[in-house]
Amino acid sequence: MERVWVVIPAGGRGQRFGAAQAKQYVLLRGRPVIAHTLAVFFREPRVAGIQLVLPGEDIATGGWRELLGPTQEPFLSPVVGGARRADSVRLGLEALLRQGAAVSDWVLVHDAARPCLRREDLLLLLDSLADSPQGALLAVPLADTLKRAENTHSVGTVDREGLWRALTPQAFPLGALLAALEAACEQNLQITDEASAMEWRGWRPRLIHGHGDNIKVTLRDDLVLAAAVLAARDEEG
Ligand SMILES: Nc1ccn([C@@H]2O[C@H](COP(=O)(O)OP(=O)(O)OP(=O)(O)O)[C@@H](O)[C@H]2O)c(=O)n1
Ligand SMILES: C[C@](O)(CO)[C@H](O)COP(=O)(O)O
Repeated sequence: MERVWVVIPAGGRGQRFGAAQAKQYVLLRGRPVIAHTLAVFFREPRVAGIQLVLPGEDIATGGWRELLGPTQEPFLSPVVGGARRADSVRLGLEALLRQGAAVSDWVLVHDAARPCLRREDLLLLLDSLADSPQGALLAVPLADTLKRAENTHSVGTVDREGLWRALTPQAFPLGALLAALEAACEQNLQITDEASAMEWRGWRPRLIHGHGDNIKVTLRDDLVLAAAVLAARDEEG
């Protein structure tokens, strides 16, 4: 029986966010962004282990220990990330293999910078795996009218039919994902998510319709949005 592992790439610096500290450590409703991100996985019994991928200096200081849940159980020793997100994920997958995961196991890759993943969406993705031999990812269909720009002038409207916004987690068999990322990194391809590496290898991952409030904290305004999303959820109970 395949197990399910989680890799949390948190090795970025958050250039676009532009804070003194990496955005995954910025406080969101009193706790670091990444603490919110991890919480949903702590509560999921189908998760065999969580592999954090961190900036090197963070591992040295040991500050990541404060992110642990009540038991340290699902945590594996964190590893240092790489220059690009794809490198960090690759390093996380290699660490999982060293720590007992099998190539046939499933791995869910979820951005540290996405603190608003709903438990129901995580369960939807996990439930879909049995019928997703080519992998699966949370995504939402595009809802806005899209413009093509030339020098900040609109020169056309792009047909949005069939266009989706890729979210995370993205789920693939560990061995196949690692091979795809290794090959893609080797060729210096622009790989922004796991699905793009797998598509390049001819896979057709399933799009699982998630909620658009699973936002990534990329710019400063996103932190305000994330706080509002979490506050509304608290109010709903
Ligand atoms: N070399 C990298 C780059 C990114 N990430 C992680 O991948 C996720 C999504 O990436 P992104 O939003 O692009 O984060 P940053 O690279 O930190 O942001 P920026 O591109 O603005 O610098 C984040 O959790 C980030 O920490 C990573 O682990 N290793
Ligand atoms: C995986 C991802 O979150 C897909 O939306 C990815 O991190 C996006 O990276 P981007 O460069 O911020 O689009």
